[in-house]
Amino acid sequence: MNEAIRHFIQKVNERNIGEPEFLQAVSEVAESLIPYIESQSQYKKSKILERLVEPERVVIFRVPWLDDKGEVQVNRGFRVQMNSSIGPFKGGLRFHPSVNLSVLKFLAFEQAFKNSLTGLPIGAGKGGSDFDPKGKSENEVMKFCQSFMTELYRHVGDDIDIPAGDIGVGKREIGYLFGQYKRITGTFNGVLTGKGYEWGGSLIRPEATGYGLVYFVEEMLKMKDDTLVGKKVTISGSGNVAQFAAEKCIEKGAKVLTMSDSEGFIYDPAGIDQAKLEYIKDLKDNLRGRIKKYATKYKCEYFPGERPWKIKCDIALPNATQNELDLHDAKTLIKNGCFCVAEGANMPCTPEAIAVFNKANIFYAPGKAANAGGVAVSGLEMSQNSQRYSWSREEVDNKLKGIMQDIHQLCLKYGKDPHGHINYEKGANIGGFVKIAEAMLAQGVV
Ligand SMILES: NC(=O)C1=CN([C@@H]2O[C@H](COP(=O)(O)OP(=O)(O)OC[C@H]3O[C@@H](n4cnc5c(N)ncnc54)[C@H](OP(=O)(O)O)[C@@H]3O)[C@@H](O)[C@H]2O)C=CC1
Ligand SMILES: O=C(O)CCC(=O)C(=O)O
Repeated sequence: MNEAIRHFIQKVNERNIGEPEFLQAVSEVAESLIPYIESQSQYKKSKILERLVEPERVVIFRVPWLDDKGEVQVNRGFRVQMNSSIGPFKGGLRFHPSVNLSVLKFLAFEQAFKNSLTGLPIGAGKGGSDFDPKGKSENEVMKFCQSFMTELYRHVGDDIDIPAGDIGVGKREIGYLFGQYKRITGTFNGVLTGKGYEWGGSLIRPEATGYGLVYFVEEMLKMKDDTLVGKKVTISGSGNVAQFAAEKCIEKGAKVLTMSDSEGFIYDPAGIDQAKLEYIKDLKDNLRGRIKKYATKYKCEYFPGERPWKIKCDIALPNATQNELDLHDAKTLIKNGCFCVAEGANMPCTPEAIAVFNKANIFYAPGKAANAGGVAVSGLEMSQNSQRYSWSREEVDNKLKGIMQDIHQLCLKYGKDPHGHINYEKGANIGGFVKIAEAMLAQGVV
C-alpha cells in the first residue's frame, strides 16, 4: 500500500470512528482508485475523493409505533444522502436489527459507484432502520412503515431522493411506505421504486438484481468462450436476489446446489429446479418460514449455523449480506475448483477473501458491478413513472441485459492489465468514479 493510500485511509478512519463497514468499503475503493487519481491532476486538486466519502446529508430520526399488545416500541430511522452529482439520491432501505450508521454509509458509498456504472442519471443514497420485520404481524409491519414514512417524507421526493427495497424491505413494505407518503403529501408519484405493477411498478424489477447478476456472469464466462450450461452453482441467501439469481441460473442450464438463510443452508445434490424454487419463493415470501423446511420436504441435507462455501462448485454467488464469505471460505472455494465468484449482495466477501481470489487469478466480480441490475431497473421504473407509461417485460429485460453488458465493458476498459488479466474490482471502481468526478468538477465546489 503506498503512502498516499495509507494517509487517506487514516484520515477517513479518524473522521469516522467506530464505523468499520464504512472504512472497509472506502479502503477497498481507495486502494485501486488513488493510484489512478494520482495520474489525474484535476481530480486530485479538486479533492473529489475527499468529498465523495463525506455524505451530502445524513438524517437520523425516531420511529415510535404501537405493537399488537398496545405497547410503545421505539426504533431508529436513517437516510444517508450520499451524492447527488449525477442525479437525485437513489438507493434502498434496509430493515434489519444490524442496521446502524456504519452499515448504511458503506452501502450508500458503494451505491454511488454502482449507480454511476449503470449509465443512468441516478445519484446515491441508502437508508433503513434497526426494526426487525421477522416475527412481526402484518399490522405491526404496517404501523412501523407508516411511522417511518411520517418522518422520511420530508426528505424524499421523485426529483430529490427515491428509496427502494433492500434486506427486509420488499413489495409489502414498499406498499405501506408508498401509501403513507401518498396520504401525507396528497401526491401519487414515483417517490419509491419496487412498487407493485398495478400501482406504478416496473415489470422485471423484482427479478432485476438476480437476473442482472447472472447476465454479468455470462459476460465473464464469454471471456473464455464458456457458458453456464452444466455449471455447478452455490448460492447463499433465499431472499429477493438469491431467488431470481437461482431462477436465471436454472433457465441457463446451470445446476443450483445450495440456498441459505441466517440460520443455515440446504444442499440439494440433485439441483434446485424451477418447481423446487417456487416452493422456496412461497416459503420465504408468503409463509415467511425458514429454509430448513426445504430439507425436510425434498429430503436433502441441512447445515444449521453454516454457510454454503464448503460445497464443491464452479461458480459461487454470495447473495445474502456483507462479510459472509471470509478468508477460510475463499481458500476452500479455490481448493475445490471454483473459478468464478460474483457478488449479488453488497460487500459479501471480506478483503482477505478478495485477495485470495485475485492471487488465484479467478473471475471475481464486485457487487457494485455485478448486482447493479436492481437499481438499473429502478432507474427504468423512474423513467416509466415520469412518462406515465409502462414498458413490456421483454423491453425492460432487454434494457437490463444491455446495461449489464455495458457495465462489463466498462470493467474491461479500466480493469484490464497489460498481461490481459481483468481486475473487475479496479475496473468498477474507476469506471464508476470517472462520471461522478466529471460531474463534480463541472458543478464546482459544492
Ligand atoms: N433487493 C435488491 O434489489 C438488491 C439487493 N442487494 C443486496 O443483496 C443482498 C440480499 O438482499 P435481498 O435479497 O434484497 O434481501 P432479502 O431480505 O430479500 O433476503 C436476504 C437474505 O439474506 C439472508 N440474510 C440476511 N442477513 C443475514 C445474515 N446476517 N447472515 C446470513 N444470512 C442473512 C436472509 O435470511 P433470513 O431470512 O434468515 O433473514 C435472506 O435469505 C443484500 O446485501 C442487499 O444489499 C443488492 C442490490 C440490489
Ligand atoms: O433499487 C434501488 O434503488 C436500490 C437497490 C439497492 O439498494 C442496491 O443496489 O443495493
